[in-house]
Amino acid sequence: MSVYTQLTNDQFATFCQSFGVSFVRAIPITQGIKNSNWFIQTTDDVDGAYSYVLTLFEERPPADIEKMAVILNQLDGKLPVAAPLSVIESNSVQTDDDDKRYVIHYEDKAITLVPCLAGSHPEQTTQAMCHDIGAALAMLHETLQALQPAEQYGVPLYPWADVRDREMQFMPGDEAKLMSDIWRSYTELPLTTLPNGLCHLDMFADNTLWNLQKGEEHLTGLLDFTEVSVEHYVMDIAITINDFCTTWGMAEQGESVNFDRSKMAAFLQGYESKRALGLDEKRALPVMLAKAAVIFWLLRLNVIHYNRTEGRTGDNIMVKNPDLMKRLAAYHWAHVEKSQNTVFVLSGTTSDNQIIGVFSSITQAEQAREKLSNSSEFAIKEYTLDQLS
Ligand SMILES: Nc1ncnc2c1ncn2[C@@H]1O[C@H](COP(=O)(O)OP(=O)(O)O)[C@@H](O)[C@H]1O
Ligand SMILES: N[C@@H](CCOP(=O)(O)O)C(=O)O
Repeated sequence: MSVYTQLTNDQFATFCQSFGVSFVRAIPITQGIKNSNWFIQTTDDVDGAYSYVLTLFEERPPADIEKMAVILNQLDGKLPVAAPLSVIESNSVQTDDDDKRYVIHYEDKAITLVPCLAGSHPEQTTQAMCHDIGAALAMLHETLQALQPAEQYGVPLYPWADVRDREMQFMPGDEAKLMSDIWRSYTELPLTTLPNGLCHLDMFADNTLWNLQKGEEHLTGLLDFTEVSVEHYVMDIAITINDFCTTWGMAEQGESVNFDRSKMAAFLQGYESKRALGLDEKRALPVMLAKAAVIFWLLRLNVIHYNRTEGRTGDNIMVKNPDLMKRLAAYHWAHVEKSQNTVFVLSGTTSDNQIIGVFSSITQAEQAREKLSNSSEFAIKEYTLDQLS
C-alpha cells in the first residue's frame, strides 16, 4: 500500500469542502506506487460505500496536474475516465470552462477529487480484454489529437537515460549489456518519422478497471494519467501490450514471465479497429516492446532508489519487482535477435527449386508469393543466417 503523506480528518474535510463535497471518512488505497490515494465516503453515501477518490500527488508539480485535468475532460464521454471535480470558487462568480481550476494545494503538492469508478483490477487478462484495451488506447490516441500543440498538454518525458547511467554502474555485466543493446537498437529506429502524440504511458492492468463478469468482461475505468506525454504511439502500444499480454509469476512461481503472442495479436486487432498502424510502426514494435520493458525495469529500480534515499519505509510502501521487467526485456530481445538472424526464402516446390527471393520477414515473403500467378507452386522456408553460409 502506498500512502506517503498522513492527513487528519479535519484536513480531509477542508479539502473536500473546496470541491463542494461533505466528508465523512477516508480509506487509504492499497494500490499505486507514486501518489497517496484515499477513497472518500461522503454524507450521501450509505452502507460504507464511497463515491470519490482523493489523490495527493507526491511527485508531479500542481501545474502538471492541471494539464492532466484538461486531458481527462477531453476524454470524458469517449472513454471511461474519472474527470476531476472543479474547485468551488469562493467569490461565487460563474467561471468559464477555460478558467476552472481542478487542483488545490497542500504544502507544494496538488490534490484532486475524482468520482470513484466501478469495477476491479483484473488479475488475469483474456484475449477479449486485450482486444478492448487495444481499441481504448487507439481511441485515446485519436481523441487527444484535438489538444494542440500537444507539447503544451503533456508533461516532459522522464530522463530515463540518467537513471540508466546511474543504475548500470551497479548491474552485473550481462544485465548492463542487455540494457545497452536494447537501447542502441531503439536509437537505430526511424524515431523522427514514427507517428507521435499524447500518450498515456502507464496503461497497465492495475491502472484499468473492469466489470469482470465471466464472458462479459468490459472496461469500466482508465486511471492514472500523471505520465501523459508526447511520445511515439508505438511506445504506448508496447507498454500496454507488455502488461496486458504477460502473465507475471510471483516469487512462488519462480518469478516466471509468460508473454502471450495471441493476446498481442488480439490487442493489435483491437487497436487497428480504431487507428491503423503504419508499416514503420509495425516494424518498430519488436524493439519497442524490449525498450518499454527496459523503461519499466528502470522505473522500478528508480522507485527503490528514491524509497532508500528519502527513507520511505513501512507497510504503506509498495514496490514492484524490477526483475520481472528485466526478464521480459530479455524475452523480447531474444526475439529481436532471432528475427535479425533469420531470413525467409521463397522458392519453387518443383524439381528446379527456383529461388524467387530472400526476405527479412514472413509477411514480406507472403506478400511476394501472393503476387505470383501460380503461388501454390512456391513455398516459404525459414533459415538462420548461419544455415545459409
Ligand atoms: N477514480 C477511481 N475510481 C476507483 N478507483 C480508483 C480511482 N482512482 C484511483 N483508484 C484506485 O487507486 C489506485 C491507485 O491509483 P493510481 O492513480 O494508479 O495511483 P498511483 O499514481 O499512486 O499509481 C488504483 O489502482 C485504483 O485501485
Ligand atoms: N505501472 C508501473 C509503475 C507505476 O505504478 P502505478 O501503480 O503508480 O501505476 C509498474 O508496474 O512498474
